[in-house]
Amino acid sequence: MRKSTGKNFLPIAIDITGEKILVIGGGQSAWNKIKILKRFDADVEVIALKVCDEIKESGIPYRIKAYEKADLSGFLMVYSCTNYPEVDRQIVRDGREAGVLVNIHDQPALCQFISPAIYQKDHLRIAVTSNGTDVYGTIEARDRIKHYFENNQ
Ligand SMILES: C[C@@]1(CC(=O)O)c2cc3[nH]c(cc4nc(cc5[nH]c(cc(n2)[C@H]1CCC(=O)O)[C@@](C)(CC(=O)O)[C@@H]5CCC(=O)O)C(CC(=O)O)=C4CCC(=O)O)c(CCC(=O)O)c3CC(=O)O
Ligand SMILES: NC(=O)C1=CN([C@@H]2O[C@H](COP(=O)(O)OP(=O)(O)OC[C@H]3O[C@@H](n4cnc5c(N)ncnc54)[C@H](O)[C@@H]3O)[C@@H](O)[C@H]2O)C=CC1
Repeated sequence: MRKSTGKNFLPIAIDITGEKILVIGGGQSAWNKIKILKRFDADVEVIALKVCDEIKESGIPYRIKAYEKADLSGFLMVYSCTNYPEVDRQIVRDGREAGVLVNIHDQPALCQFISPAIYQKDHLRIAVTSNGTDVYGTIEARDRIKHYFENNQ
């Protein structure tokens, strides 16, 4: 079912070389975001009350702590994967004040940016988004694109 987010997201491509990216939360949702960010050599750090084994074993720096505004300092963008609406709203407010771009992994209406589904082959990058309205349709479209490129050349 397609949902309206009341948002109008511009698909852009950002150079994250040397930029610090903060992930708040250390569960499977955080790990899924981190795996994609690492494909682009992002300089990722994690803060969470609890961190899953995959993150612990990945070598990515993490700190066990409760989120606070000062944690945003020095980051280009932040992904929140806490699943706590109160914490998420605080991160959105703090991000606006601190000039840090905010993604809330399961709340498109709160996001300043959203994550597209990506097909990448060398320098070709195709990013699919539904404006945050239909994540499963987005993944399906990306998988069709992948199938097209890998079976029609
Ligand atoms: C708005 C957005 C915000 C954002 O996260 O940026 C968002 C929101 C939500 N995701 C939800 C669920 C899941 N999302 C995934 C996976 C991905 N989600 C991604 C993007 C986005 N997800 C942004 C919109 C993009 C667009 O414009 O369409 C991808 C493409 C990119 C990435 O995450 O980097 C990545 C695939 C990466 C890849 O395949 O390469 C999986 C599968 C999995 O985790 O394996 C599950 C099931 C998890 C489970 O429950 O098990 C729900 C609950 C939906 C419901 O059931 O109601 C919401 C909330 C809602 O839709 O309202
Ligand atoms: N949504 C998704 O993309 C996926 C979800 N799942 C399943 O969904 C369930 C939930 O997984 P997750 O979404 O990862 O949630 P989770 O509850 O496992 O992780 C939330 C994380 O946020 C942290 N956190 C909460 N409040 C915080 C605060 N104030 N400051 C700092 N950190 C804070 C917690 O310590 C934890 O690390 C799991 O069972 C998981 O296996 C599985 C695959 C994908």
